[in-house]
Formats: sequence, C-alpha cells, structure tokens
Amino acid sequence: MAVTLPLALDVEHMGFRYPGNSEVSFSNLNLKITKGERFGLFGPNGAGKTTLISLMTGLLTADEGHIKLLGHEVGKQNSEVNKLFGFVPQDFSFYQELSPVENLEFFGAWSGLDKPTIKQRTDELLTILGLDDVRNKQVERFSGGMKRRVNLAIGVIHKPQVIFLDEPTVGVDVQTRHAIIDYLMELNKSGTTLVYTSHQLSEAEGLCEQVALIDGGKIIAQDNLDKLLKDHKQESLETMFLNLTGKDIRN
Ligand SMILES: Nc1ncnc2c1ncn2[C@@H]1O[C@H](COP(=O)(O)OP(=O)(O)OP(=O)(O)O)[C@@H](O)[C@H]1O
Repeated sequence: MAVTLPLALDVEHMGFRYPGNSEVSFSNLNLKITKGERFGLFGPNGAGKTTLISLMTGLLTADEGHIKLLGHEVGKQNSEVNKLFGFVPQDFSFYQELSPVENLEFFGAWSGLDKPTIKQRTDELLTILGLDDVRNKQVERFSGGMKRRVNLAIGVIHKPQVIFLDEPTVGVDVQTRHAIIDYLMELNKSGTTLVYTSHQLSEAEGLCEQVALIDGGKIIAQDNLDKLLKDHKQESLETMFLNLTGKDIRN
C-alpha cells in the first residue's frame, strides 16, 4: 500500500496570468512538496520561479485551482497561514535606515512574537549569521553579503515550518554562501521544509534533494535529483538544465 506523506505545499490545477502579459502564464499546474523536503525550483530568466513563489506565499492570487500550505489555503488573508511560513525574497525587504536589531524587532512583532522571544531570537540569529558585531549599525552601510544575512534572519525569526528562499545567496562571497547554506541545512535537519530557487546550480546540487525545472510557466521535469540525473543520463544539474531548457538566452 502506498504511503501518503504529509505535504508542505500542494498546488492543484493552478492557473495564473499577469493582467496584460500573455508571455508567461500557468495553466493547470500541479506541484506537491513533501513536509521536511529540501526542494529546488530552477529555470531560465523569466521562467516563472518568482511568480510561482509569490503565488505559493499569497503575494499573488491564482486565477484558478488551489494552493495549500500545510493544509491551509493560501491567499485568503489568513494571518494564521502567514505565521507558518517565512519568505526570504530576492530583493531586500528590510529598512535600510534601521539596524539589524531594529529590523528584527519590527519584523518579529509583525510576525506576532512577544518581546522576550524577539530578543532571544535576535541574539541567536545575529550570532549564527556573524552579525553580532554590527547589531546596532545602520544596515544601509553594510556590504551585499551582510545585507543577504539580515534578509535571511528576518525571514526566519518566527521559526517558520516552511521557508521560501528566492536566490538567497546571490552576490555573496564564499564564506557567506557557506554560512547561509550551513544554516539552511541545520534548519532542515530540525524539520523545516525549504523551497529554494537559484541560478547557482552547483550550490543547489548540494542543498536540494527534490528539484523541479520550470520553463515558460510549465514544469518540464520534477523528481528526486539523483533519479532525474540518472534518468536523463546527466552528470550535473547544470548540464541537465541546459539539455532540457536549451542554450537560447532568455529575457
Ligand atoms: N508584475 C508583473 N506584471 C507583468 N508581468 C510580470 C510581472 N512580474 C513578472 N512578470 C513576467 O512574468 C514572467 C516570469 O517572471 P519571473 O520573475 O517569475 O521569472 P523568474 O523565473 O523568477 O526569472 P529570473 O530568473 O530572471 O528571476 C516574465 O516574463 C516577467 O516579465
């Protein structure tokens, strides 16, 4: 008898189109992400990765079908669902004029945390992410790598069960990349589901166990990474990616 694993995300027959933009749309898209998985969503520029993450987090609303996060329908202004996930967007989402501590105070309170919990999580995260020395300095003057780490801390302050990460290591040095990936692996070991996009495919190979390739709003391959590589007779995610999506440059 097949065992049904609990789902973190269940996208069923989902349809979406940006008003006035006919280039990329989703039609009858189905995608299941199991709880506790490290899931990677990959595709060329403009494939629809950020759009799909925006739909899965309720920032955009699907025109058709359903998107369920841990069994709850997203996009219904449901503040309880919002507490279940964290979002680390590609574009920085913090207040540049505030310090890391002030940003975490603000976003922690916004997530419904009380003051002692915010303080405890702030101390913990700033230490783990190597930002303790600059905890009270204005974020505006930080390097790109430091800003990425602040962005990550904000997305995880409320210990979400599912974390969406849209290119969380873009523009960072090797040390910061390792710090971020190691921390994500730690979170996953304690049961957190990761939904990650990146163009750093060698990094992704180390992080993701399940992957989906998306192009033109369609999922063109999805499975366990090792199985996909074996099935497509490819040695790396990058060669498989080129093989399946072609070499044409996208806009
Ligand atoms: N607000 C918007 N209104 C209309 N079209 C949009 C909007 N945002 C994105 N698009 C279009 O939707 C398509 C998919 O964009 P999306 O940002 O989801 O792709 P992506 O896979 O994340 O790309 P990248 O790898 O470059 O970040 C693109 O054609 C883009 O121009």
